[in-house]
Amino acid sequence: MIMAILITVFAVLTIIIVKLHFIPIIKIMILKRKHPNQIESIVHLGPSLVREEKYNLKHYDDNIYSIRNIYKKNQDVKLILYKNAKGQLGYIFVDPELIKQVHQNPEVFQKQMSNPIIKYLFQDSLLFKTGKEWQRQRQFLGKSFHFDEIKNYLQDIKQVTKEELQKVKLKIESQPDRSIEIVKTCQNITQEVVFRIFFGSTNLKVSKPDGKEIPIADEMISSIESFQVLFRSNYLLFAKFVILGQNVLEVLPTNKEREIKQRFIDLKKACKLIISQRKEQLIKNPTLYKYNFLDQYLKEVIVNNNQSITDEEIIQNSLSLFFAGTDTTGNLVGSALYYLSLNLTIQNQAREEVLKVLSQKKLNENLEEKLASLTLQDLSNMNFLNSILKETLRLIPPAPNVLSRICVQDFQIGDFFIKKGTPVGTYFISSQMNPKLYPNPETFDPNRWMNAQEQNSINFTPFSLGPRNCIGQHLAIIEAKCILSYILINYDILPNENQKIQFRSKFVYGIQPDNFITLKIR
Ligand code: HEM
Repeated sequence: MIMAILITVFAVLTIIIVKLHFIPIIKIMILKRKHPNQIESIVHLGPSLVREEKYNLKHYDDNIYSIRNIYKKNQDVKLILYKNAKGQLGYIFVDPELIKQVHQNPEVFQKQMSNPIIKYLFQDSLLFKTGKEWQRQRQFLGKSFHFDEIKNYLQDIKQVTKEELQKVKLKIESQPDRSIEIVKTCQNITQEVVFRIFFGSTNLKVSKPDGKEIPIADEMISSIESFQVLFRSNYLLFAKFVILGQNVLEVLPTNKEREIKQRFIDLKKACKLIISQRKEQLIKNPTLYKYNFLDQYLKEVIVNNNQSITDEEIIQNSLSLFFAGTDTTGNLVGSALYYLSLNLTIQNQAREEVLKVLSQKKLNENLEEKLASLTLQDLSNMNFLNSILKETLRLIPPAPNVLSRICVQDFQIGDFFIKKGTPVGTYFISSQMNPKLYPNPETFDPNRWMNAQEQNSINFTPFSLGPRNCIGQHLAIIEAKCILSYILINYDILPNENQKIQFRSKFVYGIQPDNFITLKIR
């Protein structure tokens, strides 16, 4: 009897290992033979990408080291194959021309619900909608992200930057040599900016079950962070997700899972209350409309009687913009400051450019007042700062790849036939590190961008490309230039030599731990 059970268990395990591990390996070998040199592969026991990231981090202090440096290994590579937790083959395109083809066909390569959070917080937002619904939302929101519209938010960006850096100054005055949590500082700025731009107000609270009231922005971050910690550390939850997909929190939830789901529900309830209160105010007094996203939405609903916009869409887009637009931009500025701390000549050249723009302002103003009067045109004129940001985006792109996609119909991309149901991704960072395109790719050299010819090419796509590229890219660059200008004028940026750093993805890719520079008041 025991023997029979053992044989059955052994047989089942063998079938599982063959299906999840060996069959995908055989498929990879066949495809490699068919496309010699064009394919590299990532194979580990279990979900290969996760294992590869852990290996990279342990050995190279960079969780995407192997994908980042794929062109060092093979100059002809176009595609990386891996196997996922279900034993499926996943395709990651690294060749810019093929990446372009993927992104020009967003209806074929649709975003995958790769995290249970999506169902509760993002599935009705611009980030995850498809087809006509996505088009309608993109058109509506797109107007407010147009470069010229950003002037409407500039005052808020400068004000928030000044306030947050004032807090930093107080800390440095009390302890001059302390390192600064610079990415956190920049994220505090970008979070506050997106929040103000969306809701117009900052003093919005959510009530917790213990009666305490906390700022909604804090609850947005903390509830998602708590979930991510749970999701990453709890293998049982991950396994449940592989089997049940987006319904994972509905079936046999643990106390922690139930608690986190309730936090999402409470968060959305608080946003809904804000929306209905503002709606009432605006219906009573139509002169109150301001230039923020909430009021733009409500104008469309109340004045233009647009029935297609629901409260759920408004809530989920507030969350989507908050998450897509804060950590990304914060990390970009943090990484730029890291490079400036290591390259004094470049730092001085950047500071001179800002000072030159400020010197054209009225003479009787001090530097603080001049900074406060920076216009969109002034920031656009800062070409060297722009090149610094581009070079940072090349080396440490906050989103080195896109959210994973699923191919929804059989499709041909270049020489490669993709079967319906295949997971597909694109990694921009590989071509951004290709020595053929960027000589000495490891070197931080903003001057390579001062040559206009190299710009706007498909070889440099840190904001993705095609119709679903980043809607907030102009806002991100303006915020980044504004924060850098304030820091360059007020501080010398120095490296924190005691700190060993790693490059890794938390929500977005960047430098950790977050104390890699010190700031000295000028
Ligand atoms: C340095 C900063 C930023 C970087 C590197 C970045 C990068 C990207 C990338 C690569 C995508 C494509 C994702 C995909 O298709 O899977 C994307 C999409 C998006 N980004 Fe950004 N982003 C940044 C800042 C922002 C900001 C400031 C906002 C808004 C406040 C924003 C909002 C969005 C939205 C809503 C999408 C989805 C667009 C759509 O599907 O139509 N991003 N971003």
